[in-house]
Amino acid sequence: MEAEAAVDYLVDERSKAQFDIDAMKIIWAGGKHEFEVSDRMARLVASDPVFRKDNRAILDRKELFKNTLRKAAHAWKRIIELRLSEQEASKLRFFVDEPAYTDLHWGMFIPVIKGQGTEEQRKKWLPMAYRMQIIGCYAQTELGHGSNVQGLETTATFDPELDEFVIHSPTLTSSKWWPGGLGRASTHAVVFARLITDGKDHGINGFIVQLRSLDDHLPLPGIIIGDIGMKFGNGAYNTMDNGFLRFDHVRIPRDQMLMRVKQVTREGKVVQSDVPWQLLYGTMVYVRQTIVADASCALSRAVCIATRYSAVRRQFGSQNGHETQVIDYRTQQSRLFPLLASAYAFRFVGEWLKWLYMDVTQRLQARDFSTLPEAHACTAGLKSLTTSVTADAIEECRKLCGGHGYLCSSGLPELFAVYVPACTYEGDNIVLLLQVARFLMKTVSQLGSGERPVGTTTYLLRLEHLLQCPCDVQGAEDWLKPDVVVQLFEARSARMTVACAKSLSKFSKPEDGFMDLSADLVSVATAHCQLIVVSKFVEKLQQDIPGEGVKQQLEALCSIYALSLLKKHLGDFLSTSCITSKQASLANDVLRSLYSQVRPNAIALVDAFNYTDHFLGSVLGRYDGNVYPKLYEEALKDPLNESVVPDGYHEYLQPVLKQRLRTARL
Ligand SMILES: CC/C=C\C/C=C\C/C=C\C/C=C\C/C=C\C/C=C\CCCCC(=O)SCCNC(=O)CCNC(=O)[C@H](O)C(C)(C)COP(=O)(O)OP(=O)(O)OC[C@H]1O[C@@H](n2cnc3c(N)ncnc32)[C@H](O)[C@@H]1OP(=O)(O)O
Ligand SMILES: Cc1cc2nc3c(=O)[nH]c(=O)nc-3n(C[C@H](O)[C@H](O)[C@H](O)COP(=O)(O)OP(=O)(O)OC[C@H]3O[C@@H](n4cnc5c(N)ncnc54)[C@H](O)[C@@H]3O)c2cc1C
Repeated sequence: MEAEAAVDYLVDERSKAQFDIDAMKIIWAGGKHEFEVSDRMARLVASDPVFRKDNRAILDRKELFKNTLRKAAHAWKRIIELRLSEQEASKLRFFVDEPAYTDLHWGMFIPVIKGQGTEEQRKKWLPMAYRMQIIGCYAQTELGHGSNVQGLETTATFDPELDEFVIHSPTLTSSKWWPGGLGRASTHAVVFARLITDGKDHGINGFIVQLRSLDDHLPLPGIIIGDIGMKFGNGAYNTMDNGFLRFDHVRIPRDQMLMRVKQVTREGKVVQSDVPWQLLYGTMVYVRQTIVADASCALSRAVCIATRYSAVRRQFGSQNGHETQVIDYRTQQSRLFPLLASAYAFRFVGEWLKWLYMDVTQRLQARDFSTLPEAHACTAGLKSLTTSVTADAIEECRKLCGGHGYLCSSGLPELFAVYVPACTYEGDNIVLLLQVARFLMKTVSQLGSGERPVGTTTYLLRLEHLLQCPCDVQGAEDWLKPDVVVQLFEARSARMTVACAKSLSKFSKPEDGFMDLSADLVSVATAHCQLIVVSKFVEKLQQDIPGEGVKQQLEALCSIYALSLLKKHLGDFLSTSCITSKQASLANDVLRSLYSQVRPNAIALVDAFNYTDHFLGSVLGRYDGNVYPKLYEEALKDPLNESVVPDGYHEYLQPVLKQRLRTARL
């Protein structure tokens, strides 16, 4: 009875939607074609029993890893059989939804050769990698050095006699440590090492190194390699073989040094090409950009689960003879709807960042390097902002689901465990925000010298105005005006930037100032990145948005995103005198009415993500809302329920119970 009521309940919820959900699905997917590919690949994966994933939390590490190898091999077989395009194949891997060595092979090994190899090197290595005749990983981080790339210790010493490099790990701390896919699967790696020629250290560069035999997968001579061990959570990221790697004077031919940025001649002379040396960090820029796009996927997934469950779950009160749906509590809405809004906001900023990355790549090909610093700041800052928010949001969604959110069958614990390292990998989030702050300080300091800020920092050209402009809000409805909100976020960021720049200027050595003020610099960088997200959402709404009611829903979400940030960071806005407390109070009133506006559309807004139940992997987030019978079914599947009397009863429970009986009799 109860189960059916839940099913009917979501149908009823869906009937309340005030917008064209099919049109919203296309907006979310990024276009008709993208929607069609994504939908087809999601269904393909969901209908294939090899891709089942409901047993991950109970498999031991070896079974788990073997199962991942099996899925990756099956995915590759399907990609070949169905002649899938690159876009389709990447979507298929995404919906398989299991971290695997293939993420690093396609996500970093191939991009690093593409970005840092010469034409000749690309021709030699990429076809083998595309056909998966070799499997590669990205071996940069060491046991003692992660964030500080310039501090890496592994050496690549040129031997002019044999025209080879000798790759060596001189200390324990120089052991490569963390690279995904390295531990068990990879045959090759791009290894980052110090380039040494003629006794001179020329800094860091990438080298292609074969690690394992292509015949029997055994490590090649001089290579010590293994997995670094279990990571946070059951299942979760333990499907990935993050590895360690030590080199004992391993020799590779000279032409396996990636030579787009620097070259070493036959004589051992180092030649710097005319591209900026920072291109050595280019693969990180590429991956940070994909991580931003991925944040909206992880966030929307958690929000979809929490929203559907909040509509099914009832506690206290009375609503047509039932208890109240928890989604109708204002507190639930004020925690959930800003996360729903953030999912859409991150989707759009991710789309924009993809464009920015393509733009900078094209410019680099045409030898225009002018936008590289901004691309670095945007990818670093947005990677940091979106992953931190998403990791916190997944945990908040777990709490929004009450006790059942803590069950593995809710899907949330695994999603959290898989997602949280995103705050660390590809650059620790604080280290990356400090890069943004450094970029902002440099931009402000150059304003007087005629250097024009570009792209996302163009607002700093209006610095004088932004430093003193009052906020244009007179009545509550003014908070719904996009230009008012964008200018407010610009003013906050500009004022915080200038205040920090002034404090910095008091230090005789800038490095000392950066150390002392680093916590404030992180806040400045955060304010700037939030401005980017808000303004990209607003820009998206200026485009043609087809579909009945779609634009209105997105406008409401955009306002929720901005105003909930304002509420969260009220201290910033008040202390910089960007708004008055009266205006803050009006913003709060507007937020409440926006929540009421979103409430009837909430289920449809998460349906627009178009996630299959297979991908969601959550009993609480099921499309049909049939939560309780399925929770019960999942509980019965637990290995502990395989026998009525538990294993160990005779050895450990019965003696204790008998002991108690004897004591009771005394
Ligand atoms: C249930 C299962 C569910 C599902 C999940 C399934 C799958 C997940 C799938 C998908 C994700 C999607 C795709 C991604 C693919 C794979 C991802 C998967 C796994 C993650 C892998 C993670 C891999 C790694 O972590 S690799 C290692 C990364 N390491 C780092 O990021 C190191 C960070 N450190 C640095 O970047 C640098 O050291 C530094 C920037 C902090 C400092 O550098 P440095 O000391 O050289 O210099 P500075 O003085 O600060 O800077 C000098 C100038 O250079 C400028 N600069 C710096 N960096 C760059 C850059 N990148 N580009 C351009 N310019 C740069 C800087 O601004 C300075 O300029 P200035 O003008 O002189 O001021
Ligand atoms: C799941 C996972 C997968 C990974 N995959 C790969 C891979 O495929 N290939 C690869 O090469 N690497 C990989 N890594 C390594 C990853 O890139 C590094 O862990 C990351 O860059 C952070 O470096 P770290 O571990 O040295 O952290 P640390 O720099 O040691 O950070 C420790 C603390 O110090 C703080 N800190 C550090 N420097 C500063 C500073 N200048 N100012 C203020 N605070 C600072 C940080 O904020 C943090 O709180 C992976 C890591 C994880 C967790």
